[in-house]
Amino acid sequence: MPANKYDYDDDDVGSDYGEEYGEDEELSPEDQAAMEHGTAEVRKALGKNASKVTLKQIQDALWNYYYDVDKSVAFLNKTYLASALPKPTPAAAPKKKTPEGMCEDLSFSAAHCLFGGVFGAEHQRFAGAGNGVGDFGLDPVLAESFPISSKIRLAPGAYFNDMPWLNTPQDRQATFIQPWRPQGGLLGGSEGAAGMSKLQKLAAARKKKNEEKKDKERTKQTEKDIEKLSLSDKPLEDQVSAPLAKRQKLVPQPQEKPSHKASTQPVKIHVTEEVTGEATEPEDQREALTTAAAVVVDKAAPSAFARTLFGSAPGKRPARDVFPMPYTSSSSYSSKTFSEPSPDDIVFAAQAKAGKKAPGPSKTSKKDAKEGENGRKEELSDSVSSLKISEAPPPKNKGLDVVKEFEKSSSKRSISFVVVGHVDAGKSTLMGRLLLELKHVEQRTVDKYRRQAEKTGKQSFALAWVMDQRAEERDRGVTIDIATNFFETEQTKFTILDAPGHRDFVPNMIAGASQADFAILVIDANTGAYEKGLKGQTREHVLLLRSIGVQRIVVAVNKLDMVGWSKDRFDEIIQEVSGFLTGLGFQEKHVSFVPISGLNGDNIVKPIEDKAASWYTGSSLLQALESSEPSSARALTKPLRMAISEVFRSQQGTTTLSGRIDSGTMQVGDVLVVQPSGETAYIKSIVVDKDTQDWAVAGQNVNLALTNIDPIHIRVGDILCHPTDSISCDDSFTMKAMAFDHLLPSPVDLHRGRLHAPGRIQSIVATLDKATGDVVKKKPKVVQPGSVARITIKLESKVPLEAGQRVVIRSGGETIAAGLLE
Ligand SMILES: Nc1nc2c(ncn2[C@@H]2O[C@H](COP(=O)(O)OP(=O)(O)OP(=O)(O)O)[C@@H](O)[C@H]2O)c(=O)[nH]1
Repeated sequence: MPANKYDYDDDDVGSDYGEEYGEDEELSPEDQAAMEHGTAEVRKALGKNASKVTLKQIQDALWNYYYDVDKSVAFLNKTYLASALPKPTPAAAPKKKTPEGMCEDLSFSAAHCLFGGVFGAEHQRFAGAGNGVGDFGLDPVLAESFPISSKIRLAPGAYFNDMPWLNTPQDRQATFIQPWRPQGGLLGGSEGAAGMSKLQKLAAARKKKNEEKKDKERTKQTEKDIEKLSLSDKPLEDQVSAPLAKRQKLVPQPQEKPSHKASTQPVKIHVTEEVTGEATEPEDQREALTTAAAVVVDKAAPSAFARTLFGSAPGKRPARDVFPMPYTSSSSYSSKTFSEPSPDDIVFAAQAKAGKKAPGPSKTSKKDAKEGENGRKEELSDSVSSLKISEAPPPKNKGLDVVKEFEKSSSKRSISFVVVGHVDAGKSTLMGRLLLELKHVEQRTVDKYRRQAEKTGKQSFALAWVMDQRAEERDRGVTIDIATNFFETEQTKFTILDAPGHRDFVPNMIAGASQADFAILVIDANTGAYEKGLKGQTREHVLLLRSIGVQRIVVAVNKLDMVGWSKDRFDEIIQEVSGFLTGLGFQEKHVSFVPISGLNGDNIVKPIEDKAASWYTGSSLLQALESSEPSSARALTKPLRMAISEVFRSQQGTTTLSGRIDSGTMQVGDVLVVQPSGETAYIKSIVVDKDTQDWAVAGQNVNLALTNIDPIHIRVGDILCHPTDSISCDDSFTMKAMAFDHLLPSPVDLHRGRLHAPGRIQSIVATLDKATGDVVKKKPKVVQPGSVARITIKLESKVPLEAGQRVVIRSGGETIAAGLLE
């Protein structure tokens, strides 16, 4: 922004110039004639030097000097012709004839610079003669600037006679070289800083004009604004506030009352002793006047600011003691609002009264109510006292004998199975296909998934997306957490627990496996894949299944389409896997093998279409599932234990939990205790396999709605039980562990279902005989892989665990042991 209104920058000039004096603007016919004539005249004046300047230089000069030929010639001489002359260097400088009386040794350059200093920028032709201006040969511009000096006539050589330096030896003489200076402006300004061009000046003038115009407009506007201010034109004495006048003790004389009109005449003001005092004696008045002279006020109209401060607005305003609150203008405002008891006061009074007296409207109070204010208070107190803080009534407990209800119920059996196996073995795809074949998922949904998956080049995962619902799972193409789904056949309601295969998510697999009655182990039959899996998560998952207590396994030999439904491959896998499983303690009768292609849907529900698989005449996967019984009998009569696998909080004050009932029974209206928080809650509703029921039993996966509990007391991994036989919480346990790796006192994580508790192996009590359980060695320093040992675990916090429960011990992302709490 310009520092003042006359300042401008390049942009300003550019814009103005461009608008009004375009560079390409052509000369008018008159200008053209003048230019032609001027050019000819200038050339004539320049004589033989005319060829040393260009037409443009001549015309520029003419244009800038308004066709003044002499000035243009002078300018051209000075600017182009003088500088075009060869500059004498010290070595090449032609020796001038030394003037008389002048030191022969004085060089041209030294003198040149001397005069340069004396005459400012002018420097030409000091030694030259014959230009008609004087012996110094000053150029016309200089001659104009220094008219007197140009007439001085000095005898040649006499000028420097008394100069001491003239006798300076040649070798001591300095050579002065004129410093370079920027070219001056066209108007012949100094050769110092470039001046403003004509166009710049015009632009600046135009800008100045605009600014002045704006200033005038602003002034007018300000005047208008001031007029709008509510100021009166009352006499000055009225506008000066009394307190101020009193403070200054200035009282204008009545006969000297200032007129309303502004005047520049000073006003005499008498100083009095008191505001109300009499006029003082003339002597005193003189003295007072002298004093007053110092405070004589110019009788000009007060400024807008002053009038705003001290003046009174027109129209009568009500006198106010205090500034009014903004809300007082409201129609609902009553000035007596606070002179009566507030509603709170009434409520508190009523509550105090209700504390002593039985509530309820009485005839007396109704009668009083008609008597105005007192009655109103009574009415309020009655209604308040009838209010009471009530908690939602607990849900009704029907007092059912749940075991009997379960036995006589004709409902289908409920079975949960976990799907395990190495990463990418095809677990999710298989479950997606199963749900599609059983019409629990529509074909168009799978088609939609396929279209979506195609965009990221993952169309082969379309069926897996039926189970893998999370965006991250779909992006990465891996299952991360347990995915739950349901389907049912004629006899059975199945709950699918699709586990992640990746080693990073083994804890989630443990959680899924701990909810399952049996497992589907998916093996990738493709060349090399099975072998890889058996070293990886196929092996770890089987170990975990066994540790958690899963006894029944259906082995789905998948992707056989990729090996041409090779019977040899199928047999090879059966042989190796069954040996591995029986080695871990699985009974052969509880293990079955099914050749399948999850992707194509072969042998899931329908038989294999490929003729290459005609050798197979066994059951389909679905048939194998139907024939799988839960590994152990339902612990219906044991105390209720339900591990919480998920918590959903609703805004209606209910909390919904999901999990599997490990043992016991429950019904709507039961009081439950959540461990380890110890908080109690009521069961509001129970959903088993999507059906709302009044009760649920061990082995069922349920969704419970709880009331009368703050959800902050409930976490995944907590245990629900009845208060009468609640699970205890502890932080140290002894367990009988099967070692999968070397065990020694070290930090570990304890896993049970969704419960993950950090702690450490505190001590190794003894190694035990696998078959009999007898002590083999007491207090060994380390337990070898494959051995069974009794160890003590110390956890960082108390957790709900009890004897007989199966737990898994992991360390550094590896499963190192599993076993039973003692
Ligand atoms: N050719 C063929 N490919 C299959 C078959 N089953 C699964 N696949 C492919 O194998 C890949 C992995 O399938 P998923 O179902 O995601 O494997 P997963 O075991 O669930 O993977 P994680 O849950 O991440 O361990 C996908 O590209 C599937 O299309 C099959 O029977 N035949």
